[in-house]
Amino acid sequence: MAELALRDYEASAREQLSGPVWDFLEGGSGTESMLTAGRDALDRLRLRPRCLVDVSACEPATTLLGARLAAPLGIAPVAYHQLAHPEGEVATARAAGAVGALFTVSMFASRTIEDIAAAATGPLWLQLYWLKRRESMIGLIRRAEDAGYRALVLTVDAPLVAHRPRDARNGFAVPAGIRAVNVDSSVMSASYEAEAGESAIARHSKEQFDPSITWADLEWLRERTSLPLVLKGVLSGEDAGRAVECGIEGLVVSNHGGRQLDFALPAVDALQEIAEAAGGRCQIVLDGAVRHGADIAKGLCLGADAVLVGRPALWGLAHSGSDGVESVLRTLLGEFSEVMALMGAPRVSDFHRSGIVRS
Ligand SMILES: Cc1cc2nc3c(=O)[nH]c(=O)nc-3n(C[C@H](O)[C@H](O)[C@H](O)COP(=O)(O)O)c2cc1C
Ligand SMILES: CCCCC(=O)C(=O)O
Repeated sequence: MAELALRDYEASAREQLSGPVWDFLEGGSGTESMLTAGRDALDRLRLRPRCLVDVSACEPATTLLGARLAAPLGIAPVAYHQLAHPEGEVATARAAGAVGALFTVSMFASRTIEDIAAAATGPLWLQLYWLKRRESMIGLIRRAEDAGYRALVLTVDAPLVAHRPRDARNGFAVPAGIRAVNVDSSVMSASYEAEAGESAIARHSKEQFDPSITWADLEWLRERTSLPLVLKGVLSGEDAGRAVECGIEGLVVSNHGGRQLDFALPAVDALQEIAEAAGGRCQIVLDGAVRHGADIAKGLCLGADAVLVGRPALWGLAHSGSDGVESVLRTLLGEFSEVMALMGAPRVSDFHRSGIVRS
């Protein structure tokens, strides 16, 4: 089979998925201003190589929260992988394991976290939204601990799901047969249907998310798990400093792929400030519009320990299940290996601020 680029997977997914599912996957919030802004921000960054470095043996492997990865690369939490393929997250986990990438499983996964863990050969993190019913959240955390998940990722940029015009227009409902099987069915009640111009996704958050939580509540969570805690959706140095003071082990610098606060700054533009505020006291992960191996290098130069891809994994899944996800990840990994050689940066620790210029 001819080598496919990520945009070929995107085009294929667009053909295969129904209009409303495609819009849910691809769409953004509000004016959708951020769908291009995130990519533009990465494109404005230019790499500055060093020469005459021995790059005969580049080593993209790294460690993230104690887990060995083949490269500083992982999959961001994305709800309902079965929208893209019947095997859903189980196929994604198999692919991530084959490549040695991290897989962050969404709280709104469509396969059980135990089935996903059984298929995984690489590290898994579990993403959580803070539910009004705290006991449901704790039940899930216990299961994640038992199933061998390595960290909990609390998403903090979504006290509510933002207005997403495509989903509202389509009256997006979660198709029958695809369910958030890890969330108590009593909690999910009937919110798989759209209602009064509100998508099912917006209803999930309105009915279940607790928008009142603050920094003070993190202590409550900390006392209930031995797993490292990661906050996802941090965009300011002040919040990064606060997180470190609270003993948080990792941050995902993210604007939720342009799906939450409209006109939020691109994650990559917040990265350096956040990495400096964290000062090496917690791990830093970047997501949003990562589409090339060079984007991994850009993230590392600005202080990230790893980067995640969201939509591209689902494009691969829609194209050809586990094989498609694996191929998307291998493409990024291959590109990153080439960038390492051409940057004169044979190890992940060789990427520094001086390796990047804003044009
Ligand atoms: C369809 C879809 C569903 C998502 N679901 C979740 C989720 O359940 N939890 C979460 O924290 N982030 C979720 N995100 C945000 C991603 O984790 C990530 O921040 C974003 O997709 C990264 O940008 P990218 O898609 O451009 O790579 C979702 C994103 C998409 C596109
Ligand atoms: C309630 C599920 C939210 C999924 C999500 O975070 C997204 O669609 O961006």
